[in-house]
Amino acid sequence: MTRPVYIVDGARTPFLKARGRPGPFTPVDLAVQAGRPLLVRQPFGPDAIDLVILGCVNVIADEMNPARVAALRLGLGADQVAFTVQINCGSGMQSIDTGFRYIEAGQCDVVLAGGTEALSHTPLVLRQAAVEWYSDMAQAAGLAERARHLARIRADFLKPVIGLERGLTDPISGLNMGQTAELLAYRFGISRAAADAYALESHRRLERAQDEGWLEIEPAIDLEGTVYSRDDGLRSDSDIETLASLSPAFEQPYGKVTPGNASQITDGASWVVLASEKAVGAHGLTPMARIIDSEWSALAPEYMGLGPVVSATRMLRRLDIACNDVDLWEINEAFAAQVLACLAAWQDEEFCRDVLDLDGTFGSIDRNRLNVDGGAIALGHPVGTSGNRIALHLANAMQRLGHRRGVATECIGGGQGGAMLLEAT
Ligand SMILES: CC(=O)CC(=O)SCCNC(=O)CCNC(=O)[C@H](O)C(C)(C)COP(=O)(O)OP(=O)(O)OC[C@H]1O[C@@H](n2cnc3c(N)ncnc32)[C@H](O)[C@@H]1OP(=O)(O)O
Repeated sequence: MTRPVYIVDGARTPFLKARGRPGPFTPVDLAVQAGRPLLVRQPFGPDAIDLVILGCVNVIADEMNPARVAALRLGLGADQVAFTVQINCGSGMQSIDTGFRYIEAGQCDVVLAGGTEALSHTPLVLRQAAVEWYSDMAQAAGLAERARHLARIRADFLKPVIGLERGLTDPISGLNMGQTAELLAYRFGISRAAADAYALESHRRLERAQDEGWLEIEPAIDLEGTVYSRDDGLRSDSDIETLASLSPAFEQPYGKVTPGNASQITDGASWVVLASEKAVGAHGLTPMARIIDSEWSALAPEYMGLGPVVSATRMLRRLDIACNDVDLWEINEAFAAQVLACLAAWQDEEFCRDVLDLDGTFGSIDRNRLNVDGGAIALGHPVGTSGNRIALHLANAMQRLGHRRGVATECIGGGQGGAMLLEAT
């Protein structure tokens, strides 16, 4: 028999916009900044934590297996087992899902599951010709051979192949993530005006959530003593006219995706504490929500933005739950056009029949129940973190609003989707 699994607590750093140079924190720094206050307030000590799982897409060389490095820096002890998971933008949710399955199966009672990403620290990659040149130089026997290789040096050896651009490009279709959103906008007729209006609302909702203190943020402090306490991508000054004036970022001149209606490139980390019923009783924990189920799905890489539709529908059908039976939705805002395309796909008879294998449409999701406190367009999208953040925020918002059932779901580069169902306790 499977055992109930609860999200009992969670915390994240503020999300900090990548501003063209490495930010103040590496991926592990971020995980430590969010993890420390979270652990300090737990009624249990390090010995109670059975497993640490951390999602991270862009790992840096000094922090291989960031989960283990973070666990050690958090003082969890040399005997703390910790591993890192990577499924692009699903990584932060994959960590929760893996912890959920370990607890459900009876192998663990307390799991620390997180996601971290410092997109501003994405490793730069040298072009292949430069790598070969450096290797030849290193192996050169004697001065003459070295001089011969030196004569082969080219100026573009100093120009890296930008890591982030490569990381946000699908290697199979050759499309970058923004171009996949353009494809969806075309397929489902999403207008530029609709995408901009969606983006503006994301900022408005985040601003209200910040003002009301509804977010799970723990301040981060850098080595100079600067304190970061808010998601700094929020643009309170934004308006629909300015958004409409921005040029398309990925497809000139008629593209729908602009810097204003795309998720921002940011750094940030998030953790949740998962506990079994036994751990809840033993440590006197208060569950925020129970994890009921999860689903991973795959589709054509160029349609990766529809991952939420495929994964959430499959999960809900398995459980015989209808669209209207879900009180709250978190769909990661990779792009406004992509979220709007998901909503359109769920109402598109042809798509629902051919792809989702439904008799009618899945249904319409009320915007008042979707991303109620804003999303990645306003606060940013540290890719390995976002799946964790949306699950944590869903649990938090369900509690605040007194809702029973919520789905957190995200699209995943490479053509996949992840979804998780939470219920109030
Ligand atoms: C990977 C997976 O597995 C699945 C996924 O989730 S796919 C999604 C992954 N993430 C991405 O692909 C990232 C998408 N975003 C981007 O690539 C970049 O944000 C982008 C190329 C679209 C824009 O990059 P940028 O030019 O550096 O943006 P940014 O500096 O924020 O904005 C440029 C200008 O637009 C304007 N602007 C942006 N947002 C605005 C707003 N809300 N209101 C008004 N003006 C705005 C401003 O003038 C801004 O310049 P200033 O801030 O200096 O005034």
